[in-house]
Amino acid sequence: MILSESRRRLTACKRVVVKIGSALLTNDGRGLNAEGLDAWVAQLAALRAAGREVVLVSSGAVAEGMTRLGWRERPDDLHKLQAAAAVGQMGLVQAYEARFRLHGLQTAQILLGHDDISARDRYLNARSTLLTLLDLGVVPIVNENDTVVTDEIRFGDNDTLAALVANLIDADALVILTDQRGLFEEDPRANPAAKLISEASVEDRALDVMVGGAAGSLGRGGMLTKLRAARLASRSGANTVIVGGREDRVLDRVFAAEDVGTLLLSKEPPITARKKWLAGQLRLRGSVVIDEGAVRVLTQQGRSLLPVGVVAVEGQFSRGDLVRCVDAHGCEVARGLINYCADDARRLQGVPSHKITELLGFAGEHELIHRDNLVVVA
Ligand SMILES: Nc1ncnc2c1ncn2[C@@H]1O[C@H](COP(=O)(O)OP(=O)(O)O)[C@@H](O)[C@H]1O
Ligand SMILES: N[C@@H](CCC(=O)OP(=O)(O)O)C(=O)O
Repeated sequence: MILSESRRRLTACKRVVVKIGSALLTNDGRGLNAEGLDAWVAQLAALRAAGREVVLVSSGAVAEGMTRLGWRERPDDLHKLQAAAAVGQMGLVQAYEARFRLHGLQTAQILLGHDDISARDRYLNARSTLLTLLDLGVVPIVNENDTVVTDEIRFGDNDTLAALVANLIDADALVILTDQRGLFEEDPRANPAAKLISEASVEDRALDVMVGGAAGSLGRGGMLTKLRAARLASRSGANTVIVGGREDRVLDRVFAAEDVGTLLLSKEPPITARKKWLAGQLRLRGSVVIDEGAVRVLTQQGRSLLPVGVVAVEGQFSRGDLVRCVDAHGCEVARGLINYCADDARRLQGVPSHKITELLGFAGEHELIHRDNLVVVA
């Protein structure tokens, strides 16, 4: 079999986000799709066993809640939807936990809202927790925190949430499992003869006219939000595959670079995209002046910045803000998201990490800027 060059990139993906939509998960509204869940969990476990880190973004709470409550029609009332989500989320996590356990894997529930991703300090916490879970070999299962979000700030569809999670953890790929085989030139519900698109650049404006069709009765977004999600994911360099979740061994085939679903390619390689994203995402709030040793470990060994390597702190900033790391001559060496506010950073400068708790009176991170949140300036 001849693999396309761009598909081949998928075989090398180390960290992936997989999103399963409501339409698929709930068997078109008839309760959770138990057979589907068996198959997806087995495939997700196989991805982990093959050394890939996996975060699952799963919809289905509202739909499962409606089934449990015996409701046939999706209510319009926000509080009823939130109540259904609260009931259904229980079923969802139970269903996943039981299945992952059969494969010897632990799961964790992560419910996120808009603020958790847009507020800098929460962003860092969400990121650190997700990365820690991945390090521990746990499979995080993410959904929107439906019970507390209000209409104005909700993501609404999990495509957007999955893309933001891909940005958050620097995923290499986002796989969106849905009820169609991928992105078609027209909505296949309206035109069953429509052609499946195998591969396109996320930037391709011709795609915009193809995604006009509405979502199914259970899903929220349709293809429009999936295309937008692919564009969001590409900001940090992730490629997106939109593919039919009912296809046989679909995840195995995606990562074996088989021609399944639609591959939407990020314009730039991950490193360049991530640098631009970090640089463009936020305003610089201050600087830390670092000594020669710190310059060396940051630039040559890809290590984190520890307080001991800092000789001065400039500006006023909060935890999670973007700051510049400069050498003794004022030349920028790196920039990154700092774990301490400016006052605390000043107190910590030159101090070995084991003294942090004693000095600040609380147990904070060992690093001033963790290497995962640091971009070395070439
Ligand atoms: N160009 C297109 N190609 C494929 N599906 C499309 C297209 N335009 C609209 N759709 C619709 O999008 C639906 C999938 O979106 P949605 O119902 O939100 O699913 P999910 O719950 O998986 O997010 C499909 O069932 C399909 O009818
Ligand atoms: N958070 C919601 C998901 C919203 C939704 O339906 O999303 P999607 O299936 O991606 O269109 C739930 O769990 O019901």
